[in-house]
Amino acid sequence: MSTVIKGGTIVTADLTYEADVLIEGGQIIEIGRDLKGDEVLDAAGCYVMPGGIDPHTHLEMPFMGTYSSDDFESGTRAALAGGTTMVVDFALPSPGQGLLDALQMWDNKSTRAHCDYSFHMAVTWWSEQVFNEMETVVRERGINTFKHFMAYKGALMVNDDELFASFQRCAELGAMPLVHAENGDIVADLSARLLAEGNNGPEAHAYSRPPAVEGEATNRAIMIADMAGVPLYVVHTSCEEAHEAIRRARMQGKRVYGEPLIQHLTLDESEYFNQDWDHAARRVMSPPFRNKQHQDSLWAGLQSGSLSVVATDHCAFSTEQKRFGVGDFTKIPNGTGGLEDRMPMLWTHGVGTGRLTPNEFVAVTSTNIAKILNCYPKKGAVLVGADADLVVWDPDKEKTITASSQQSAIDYNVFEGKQVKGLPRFTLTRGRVAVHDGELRGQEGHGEFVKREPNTSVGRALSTWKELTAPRKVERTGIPASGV
Ligand SMILES: NC(=O)NCCC(=O)O
Ligand SMILES: [Zn+2]
Ligand SMILES: [Zn+2]
Repeated sequence: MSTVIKGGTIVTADLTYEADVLIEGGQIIEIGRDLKGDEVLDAAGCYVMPGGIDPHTHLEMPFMGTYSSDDFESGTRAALAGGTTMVVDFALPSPGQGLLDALQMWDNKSTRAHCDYSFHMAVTWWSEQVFNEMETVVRERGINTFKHFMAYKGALMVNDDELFASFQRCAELGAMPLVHAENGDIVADLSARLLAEGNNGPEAHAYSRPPAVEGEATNRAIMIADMAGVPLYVVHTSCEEAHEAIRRARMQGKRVYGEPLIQHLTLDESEYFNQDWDHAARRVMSPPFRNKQHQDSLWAGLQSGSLSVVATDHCAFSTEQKRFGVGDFTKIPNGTGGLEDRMPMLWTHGVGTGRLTPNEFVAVTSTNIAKILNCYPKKGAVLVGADADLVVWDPDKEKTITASSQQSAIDYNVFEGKQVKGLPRFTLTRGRVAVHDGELRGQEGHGEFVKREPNTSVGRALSTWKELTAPRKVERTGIPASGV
């Protein structure tokens, strides 16, 4: 059966034009005028764009003594409702656990996904086993990205020697490291000090993670990646200090990508000063929300190209889970939701305000990350042969975000009460209509794993340059006799 999207305006990262899109077998088979198909989707007045790709989610993630509440079923349902058609989650070995073992666990969880997905592999400890299994992860499992936590001391954090070893291994395998860049030693020290002073509320979470700890770690990771000869992807860039390090590196020719979150772009630190403990704790995440100056810096980064991708870091904990941290902010599970809201919030606050063009919107929600992760143009494109992961975007459709109508399993929404203008009329996942005029028609288990090949052109270019500029022994004649 074929489906035709009729009468819309196609918006890609670099083109805007009027055409119909014909879909069959899960792929785009033709783009042109007056196309016919068995099923017709009316896109009049709408933009037809690549579905969103959220490269940073934690679905059913074991973390801080509990599990994040959205699993691959509710998480990907929420994604589709908001126009996102692919998520990339993190397979997270507990320290001492093998990578392949952890991957098996994530394979099992993801069978319920409504949309396509891929994984990043986390390196949470270092050993010969990890070194060896990285090769299998890349060559056999189709995962070309490895995540490193520079924070969460005593749990997920890895030290500089481990970072350098893992980054070098990534270089050998044609993979790319990702970092959560916060100085975990300093966060641990500041947290202990705040608690000792009786500063135990959710606002102290923000005090324990000032922009300097993020800026320092971002810069350190960039330098380590440069020495290892790998590109680097910095997740949840939240502040000017980290953005500055990324901007400087990019201007020096380093291949570094920064990923602000929709939460950091649109919510600020005043949330932590709310009188209501639950309100503040629900917004505890790392890095914390920042002030308006930092937000302006992130928007400018998206506009100028120094920041590449907008993600969510969707890691949803219920109010009950957040209350583990009453009396001790370090026990509040870190994380917020956002999967359903990323696209409408970014459209409203980006395109709706003139900060982003529609093409830039497509670039930072879909196409850029598809290229960075090496799954373009299968994903992130409106091209013949690409997967029909598409969103038919109605720029006039409005709603007020509220937890009572969301797909996420949790009992609140950090964007509660925000008015958005710009929502999906249809969302298609490999040709299947999962959102039809606001009605959800997803299918549990429809989602497939997306393999991503190593050796991106950027990775190859960097290793060529590294080899060309490697230190070389100076061959000398007439070396004097040793003075000893
Ligand atoms: N970001 C956050 O607070 N929670 C999820 C885990 C992480 O990405 O650090
Ligand atoms: Zn993180
Ligand atoms: Zn995360």
